[in-house]
Amino acid sequence: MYLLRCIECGEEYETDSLYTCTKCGGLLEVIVDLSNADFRLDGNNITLWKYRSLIPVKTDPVTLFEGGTPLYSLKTGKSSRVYIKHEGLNPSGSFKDRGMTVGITKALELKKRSVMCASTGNTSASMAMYAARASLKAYVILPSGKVALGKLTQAMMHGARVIAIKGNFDAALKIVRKLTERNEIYLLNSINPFRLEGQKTIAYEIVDQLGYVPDAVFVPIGNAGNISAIYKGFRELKEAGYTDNIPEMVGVQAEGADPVYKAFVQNKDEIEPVSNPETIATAIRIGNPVNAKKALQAIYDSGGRVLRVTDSEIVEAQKFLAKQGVGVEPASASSLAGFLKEELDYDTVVCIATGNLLKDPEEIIRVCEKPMEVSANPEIIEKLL
Ligand SMILES: Cc1ncc(COP(=O)(O)O)c(C=O)c1O
Ligand SMILES: N[C@@H](CCOP(=O)(O)O)C(=O)O
Repeated sequence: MYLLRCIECGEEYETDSLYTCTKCGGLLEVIVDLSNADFRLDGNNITLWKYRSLIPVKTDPVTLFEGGTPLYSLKTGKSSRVYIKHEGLNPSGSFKDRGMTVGITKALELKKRSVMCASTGNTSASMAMYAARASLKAYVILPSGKVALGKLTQAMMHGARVIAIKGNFDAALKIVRKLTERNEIYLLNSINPFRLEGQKTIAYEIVDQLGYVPDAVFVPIGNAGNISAIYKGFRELKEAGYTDNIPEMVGVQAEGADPVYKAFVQNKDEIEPVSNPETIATAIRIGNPVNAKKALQAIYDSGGRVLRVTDSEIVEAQKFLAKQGVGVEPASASSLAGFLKEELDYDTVVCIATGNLLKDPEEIIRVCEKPMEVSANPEIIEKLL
């Protein structure tokens, strides 16, 4: 059993059909019955649905075998043990699949025939893929010219109707919220509390894989759902008696899209939206993150912090990871960029790499040395080796 609770006024609802509190407009959180937990954190058979007893679905899930992503150790030259959780190895290439397996299952439970999202790319790629699997119609609204090609092509190929607007992600989300108000089309951005229930399993998996709770978890912040979800996962493990502590949740934002960072340094629990967000990491090019309040709560409650990194620090971290065999898109590298930038004293750190290298080929062409073009002559080529 589970219910929805408003994070602002505490109002509770026994329905699956709400995105926000009807009393005060606040964000909703799913409260699951932790006494139902029936998995062991023994490092075996790790997939998202291993943790089904704490995931609020009533029917068999629509799954493409998401989760169970690798936790790679990383050499950084610092004294901390550093791990990268490579969410780019999910079916559509990002952590969004964890949210979509639950969100699309919920759409079917609610007898919806169509789903919709605003997107900087990954949400749309994932939603389109899972909607196709479930034979649901998918509608995507995105900022024209600002979505990486790998992601756009996924949404197109999986059959979504893609509508590009002259406006940024924040404007697209406003439109989606309006168009889904009447409840015919199911909204699948992270304001949907069920989406975050899938994403919280990142925390479960980290403890399952490591065998203990790390000191800190670094997470890129865009719309601010993932850091909120991961914190909730750690909180539930503690409340259910699996663990004794919660890691510091460290959010990382890009310099040109930093409303959560600014709120944190001013010790506020609300953001001031950034009107023209800009960064090379298009996935986190968001000025008015819808889950900012949840994220700030997670950061303050866990004793964490928010860091800010420049585009060149993001690209450096992306190359640093690539040199150790871990291919990620720019936004994903911001978590490590934050860790590398600061002198922070942790024994064990996990950085979340949120999306795959293949998502944004144009950025790679811009930041890497171009292939050399020569005639097909082995002698000439040998001289270049
Ligand atoms: C690759 C990638 N990293 C990070 C984020 C930010 O996650 P969130 O919006 O949950 O803060 C997103 C999208 O939101 C993303 O696509
Ligand atoms: N980066 C995201 C932005 C939307 O985030 P969501 O988690 O609220 O769906 C994307 O990939 O579109």
